[in-house]
Amino acid sequence: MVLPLTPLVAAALLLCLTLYRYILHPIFFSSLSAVPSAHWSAPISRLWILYYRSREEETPTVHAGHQRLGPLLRIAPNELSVNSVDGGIRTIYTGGYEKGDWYSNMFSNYGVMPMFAMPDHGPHSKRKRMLSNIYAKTTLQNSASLKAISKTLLDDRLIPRLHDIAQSGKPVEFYWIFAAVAMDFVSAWVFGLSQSTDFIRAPQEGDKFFQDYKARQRYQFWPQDLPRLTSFLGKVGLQWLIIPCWVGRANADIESLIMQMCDAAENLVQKCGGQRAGIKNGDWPNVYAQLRTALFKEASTKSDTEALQNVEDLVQKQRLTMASEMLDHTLAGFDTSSITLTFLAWELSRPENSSWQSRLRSEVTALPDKHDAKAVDGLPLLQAILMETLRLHAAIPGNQPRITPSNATLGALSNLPPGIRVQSQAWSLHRNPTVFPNPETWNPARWLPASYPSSQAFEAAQREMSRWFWAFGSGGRMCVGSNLAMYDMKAIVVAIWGRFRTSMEEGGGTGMVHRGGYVAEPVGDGGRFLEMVLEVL
Ligand code: HEM
Repeated sequence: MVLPLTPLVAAALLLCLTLYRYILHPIFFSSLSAVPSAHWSAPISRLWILYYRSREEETPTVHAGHQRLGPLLRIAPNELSVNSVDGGIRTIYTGGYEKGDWYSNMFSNYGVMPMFAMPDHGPHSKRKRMLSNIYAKTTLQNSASLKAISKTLLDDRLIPRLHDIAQSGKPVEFYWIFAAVAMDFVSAWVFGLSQSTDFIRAPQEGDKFFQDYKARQRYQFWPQDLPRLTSFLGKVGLQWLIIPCWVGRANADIESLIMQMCDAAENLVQKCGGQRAGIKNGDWPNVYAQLRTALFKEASTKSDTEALQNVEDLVQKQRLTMASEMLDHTLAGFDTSSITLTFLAWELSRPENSSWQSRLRSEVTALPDKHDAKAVDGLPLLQAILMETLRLHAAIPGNQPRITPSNATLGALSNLPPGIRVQSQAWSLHRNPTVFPNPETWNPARWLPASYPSSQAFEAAQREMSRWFWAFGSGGRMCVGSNLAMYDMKAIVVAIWGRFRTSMEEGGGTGMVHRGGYVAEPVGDGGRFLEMVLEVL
């Protein structure tokens, strides 16, 4: 039998082209070919990295790859992980490399993108300029409103609850307590104390919210990393195969809670005609009002036809925009701080770190005024303990992906094509042994001058450590709330360790590790997070 020649040649040609396109080119000829592969399949398939991403194990897996193969790693055909400052985070995060849809696929609330999710530089920086000032260190430290919030939350709500716990003499789960106080803090700054959550005094409401939040976090892999599959399954009514239906309900409940706080803040602002005079200290919705004013200013300078006449029109039109931004700040702010505080409490309460706890106690109890924000901020040991915790236990230790522009150069790699996903992770940057000797050891001394032979040696070490310190990211997309986070975490540490001694039960918390995804939730023995015992001083 004679086979027809043309279809055979066409099939062979197609096979060769496919082989070249999907196997030979990515392995041998692509501009990423020179980069060591974290796994043999990485140049030809995303399956390897998707497997670890889906299990929230990407961070330690990629870190192990960097330890074996160096600072530049290929983790998928078009994905690189970079673990260096020069030719690494300095290039990627200071401009030109945009965020891509990994963020917007997941972090669009009410169907509207907050600045965190905005892929493009222009709209993002416009929004960031509207908000940066309300989170500036000087704004926070000089704010009578934040001082009032801090006093109410800590002295009137948290400390009485902790006294009850201390009296019981029983170990108590602290991740939820830190989550409650961090949430109350952030939401009070964003919406005002009377409009915010009160989870310290209403733990059941807090628990419901935290469970909802965890549900959202646990399933974010699907919309973020496999958006087309997720959306297809949604269209044919089969999304429940990968994301249980209650996750959608949990998301809706979170959105509804934040919307209620937005509405309450709006009512207050309208009632007082937009003027904060006469409003009780602590009740002013600082962030909400700032964004409202800035959006109105922007809208009222548009051309006549589009210009808004009054701010109420704006609120009608931009209600979801404002709520989406506020939701993002509240969620971004509470879990990160509570994760950091949980690890800080764990480290301080371990028997081998008891001398650090006593030294901190001496520093804190000597403070004349525990609510003097500048004095608290200036405590050297507290600063060292917090920096070391943020280094070893960064709350966002995982990948922060960005997309290459055309003709990008990254260290020794030049002429990179556009659309390559490049990412760095704080976990690995913070474990560079030449910058942080014995990187796996929690050692606040590395941030203190007494540990160095001279002031020059101390300053040189601090400079190098700051270049590699990445707990809050860097560049234009760096955390907008880092000063608020430092403020609230320091205030909480002073409130607790100025009044209580903390310890763990025999063997308690020995298994505290990080979940290895984008956000690093603490995972304790038997899923119990951190159980701690309090003793009044
Ligand atoms: C220990 C506490 C905190 C840590 C470790 C932390 C860490 C980070 C990191 C690493 C990023 C960059 C993420 C990325 O690009 O993928 C980020 C961004 C952001 N954070 Fe934080 N954060 C903390 C607290 C807060 C607080 C208290 C707020 C607000 C109240 C906040 C609001 C935000 C926002 C809005 C962004 C996006 C900024 C932008 O797109 O320009 N964070 N944070």
